[in-house]
Amino acid sequence: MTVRDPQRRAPPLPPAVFPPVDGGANDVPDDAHIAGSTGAPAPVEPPSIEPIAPARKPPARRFFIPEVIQSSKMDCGPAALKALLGGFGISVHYGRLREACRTSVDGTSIDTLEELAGAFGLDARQTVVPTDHVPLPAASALPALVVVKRPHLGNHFVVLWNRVGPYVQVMDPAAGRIWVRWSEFAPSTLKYRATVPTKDWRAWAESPAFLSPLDSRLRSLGVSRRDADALLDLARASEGWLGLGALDAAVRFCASLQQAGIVRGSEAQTVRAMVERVHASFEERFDLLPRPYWSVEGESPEDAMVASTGVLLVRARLATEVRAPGVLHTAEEGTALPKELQAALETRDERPEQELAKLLAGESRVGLALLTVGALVTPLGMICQTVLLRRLFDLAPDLGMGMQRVGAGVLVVGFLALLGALEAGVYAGMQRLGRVLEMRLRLAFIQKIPRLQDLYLQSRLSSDMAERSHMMHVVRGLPALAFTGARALVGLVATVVAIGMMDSRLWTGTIVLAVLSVVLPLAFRQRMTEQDMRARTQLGGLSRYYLDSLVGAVPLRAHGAQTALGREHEILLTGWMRSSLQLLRTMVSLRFVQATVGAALCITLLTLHLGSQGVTGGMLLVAYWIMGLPEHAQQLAGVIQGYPAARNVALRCMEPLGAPEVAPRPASPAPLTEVSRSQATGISLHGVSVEVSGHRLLHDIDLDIAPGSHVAIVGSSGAGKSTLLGVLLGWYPVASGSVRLDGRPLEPSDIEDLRTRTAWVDPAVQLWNQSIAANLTYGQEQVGSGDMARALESADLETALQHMQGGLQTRTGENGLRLSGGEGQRLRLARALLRPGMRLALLDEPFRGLDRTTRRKLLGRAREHWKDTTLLCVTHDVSETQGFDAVVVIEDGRVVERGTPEALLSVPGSRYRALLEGEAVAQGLLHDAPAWRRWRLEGGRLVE
Ligand SMILES: Nc1ncnc2c1ncn2[C@@H]1O[C@H](COP(=O)(O)OP(=O)(O)OP(=O)(O)O)[C@@H](O)[C@H]1O
Repeated sequence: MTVRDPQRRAPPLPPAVFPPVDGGANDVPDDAHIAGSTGAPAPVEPPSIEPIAPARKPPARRFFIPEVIQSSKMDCGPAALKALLGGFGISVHYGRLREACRTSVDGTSIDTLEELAGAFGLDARQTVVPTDHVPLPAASALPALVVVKRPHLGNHFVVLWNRVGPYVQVMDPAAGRIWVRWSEFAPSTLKYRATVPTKDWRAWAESPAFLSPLDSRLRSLGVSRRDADALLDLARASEGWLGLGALDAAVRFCASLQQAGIVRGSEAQTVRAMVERVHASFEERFDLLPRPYWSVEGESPEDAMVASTGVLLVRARLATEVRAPGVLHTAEEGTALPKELQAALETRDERPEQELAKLLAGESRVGLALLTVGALVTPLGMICQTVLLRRLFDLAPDLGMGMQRVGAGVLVVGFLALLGALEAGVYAGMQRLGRVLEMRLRLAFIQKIPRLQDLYLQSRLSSDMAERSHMMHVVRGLPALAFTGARALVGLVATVVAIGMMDSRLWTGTIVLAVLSVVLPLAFRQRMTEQDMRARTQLGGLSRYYLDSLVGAVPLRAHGAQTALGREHEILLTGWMRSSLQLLRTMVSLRFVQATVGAALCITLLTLHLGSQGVTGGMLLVAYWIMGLPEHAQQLAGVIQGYPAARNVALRCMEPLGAPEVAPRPASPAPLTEVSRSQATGISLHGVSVEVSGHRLLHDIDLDIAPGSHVAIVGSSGAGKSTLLGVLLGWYPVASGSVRLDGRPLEPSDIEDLRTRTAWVDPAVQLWNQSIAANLTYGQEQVGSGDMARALESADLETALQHMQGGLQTRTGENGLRLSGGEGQRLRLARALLRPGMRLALLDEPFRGLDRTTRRKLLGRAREHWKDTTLLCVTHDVSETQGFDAVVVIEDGRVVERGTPEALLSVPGSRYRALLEGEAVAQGLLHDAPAWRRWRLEGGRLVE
């Protein structure tokens, strides 16, 4: 049965699938939500275009679903979708997908995920399936995206991939790929209750999607083929929902009695008796078959609507018909994907090996070639060394006493010294190469960060980015790892050849040992890569936790939230510990298997070799080489084990390098020092809507602001005032409509330039843990002392500075922690006032934390300073707005009123007037009522 948003245009449905239903979800999922049933706004409505892309060759479905781990709970939707697509061999770039889920795409909505799966090449259908039908092959419900409930994550998407015996393979973005018993997994699934027309339910219940699993359940009860057919025919003969519904409930009830050992054997008679009794006395149906056993319910047998309960899932198959990828197929036939999703489809996954090779492109080829030859020659040298020593022992009796013996000694020592020098050279070369690689990667990373688009940074945790940078040192070891691997391989091959040449009967045994040394670790490699990535991502989650806890340490203590914090820590730590333990177990298992197999083969080879000859020098040499084989094998295994970790780190560090960049800033004229009114920015918004994570924050905003005018923006909390300023700062790409500045459309390439001529004052502006002077002049090359003094005076900071021992050199602490809230705000204002030539000033609650008199004074000074600049001021102090050229009132993301303050005030019942009157009432109650005693803190003393 398909459950979808009734407000959205539904696709033509196949006959055995439910049409749109009245959702009636009993739970509102948290990080997963059912858009239709929670009343969320309709998602994605991209412009319609012709499908263009050619159909792709259908890839093969994998037995193991790839892991996609995500520590941020908002990303479980995209992570589950990426894994599902990966399981079908469809490649979608995960980074771009996450970024897309910060725009008009709601990655937490099951409707959107269904639609995206369709657009990326799957035949995906949202259905509600009775819980016990889900794992049955007859129901064909798997693979599917499933909503589950998790104690610390709320509702959460996972992929239910396949079933083997009693186990199902689940890809949980919070925990990775797990095998779990269905009986343990089933209780965690979200039970969804949908109200549907009885005729549609009946049509579905008569289809194989319902009848086949029901038949298979009947057979599992031990009911014979003939009896099962008779029961099904009887149920179908009954009109409406009751016949099939009662049979379904009776079978479920009998199965649970059988499981509990209460009844045994074929239950055909019991089931028939139960169904007949339900028909005979409908009112007592729940006494006969308790309610939890029913997957469908109606008020009467003839009820036109029924409530159907089951697991909510999106069932996925490879699309059978020829489809154009990148086109929405489910809801809006043939409409193009939003460009962010198109990017996810078109961007290829990162290949760290290639990228690392590119980083080394500047290195001398001769040097690299020499290093490679040196690394490969040294293991051969070791073989030659043993042969040489061995020959020396043979020749020793024949050598004369004098010069011959000295000459032989010099030859051997010279050879050993050459070999040692070669080893040292190769080692030093590898170390240097590692350092060069790390340094270039760090440089590329650091240079890339400022060029990353806002969307990228908004969709990543800062702690995650910090962890990537922190772990970059691992990349330094990659060249050494590669050379160690190559040397171990050459050493292994050379030893096998040497042994084979000495004793031809050992060829097979040594080759088997060598092949196993390579194949065994390779067989474990995929598993170790995934387990390492899982542990690493969970470590990233832990870093985020530590960072957040440190930043919020004071309020956490103040609110006594240590226990809750400890619990979260425990959950994260347990997850990480489990993943790390799994990885360790895999590594130890591999070592164990390899050591056991290696030892067994070595003993066999030695026995074979020693048994055939007496003790000779050559025999000892072969024995020495045989015993050295496991050593080479262990080295190789170590490299294959260490590689996933190093590759994962490299992959995470390289991921931002390929991300889209901000558009390059076109050459702009030299910044102005003074702005005249005609040079100020004129703003024109027409039909502007903004969507974040699929939720519409601004709706059809129409606004014209003349250059140099001062506009106040008011409205209740959460109305969308800051979002409107965010559009002008370029943070929110508009979903529809147009933004024009000075008559020209605002293009992504204009945003950097716009920001250089915009003064922004907001409590969110970061204060650096540096001196006040450094904070004031941040981002400016030269600031005159006169300008500095004027800015300090305008922002009323002079008196505050007099009380600070260090004066302008006083450090502000982390984000201004050592300043009072009001001082911090004044510092932010002074910083903005110091920037010359600003054509636009955006003030968002600029004086939060200051008293009313100071607020008025500072606002007056700011307006005087930017008198010819276009100024937009978001404020909750409505009375302050009366002197502005215009006022805009925003409610629920819409402009509900705009005009001069006088004009708005003159309209009885206007929103603006109501806000002003409400403020006056609150003011009277709080400040002017005689009942209050008035205390003031002056210089740290309380005075009345
Ligand atoms: N990055 C975001 N992702 C999702 N929703 C957001 C995001 N930023 C803001 N919102 C939501 O958009 C709505 C408008 O927020 P906005 O900050 O613009 O309100 P505001 O009018 O400035 O409120 P206040 O006066 O409290 O500052 C809020 O409901 C908020 O939860």
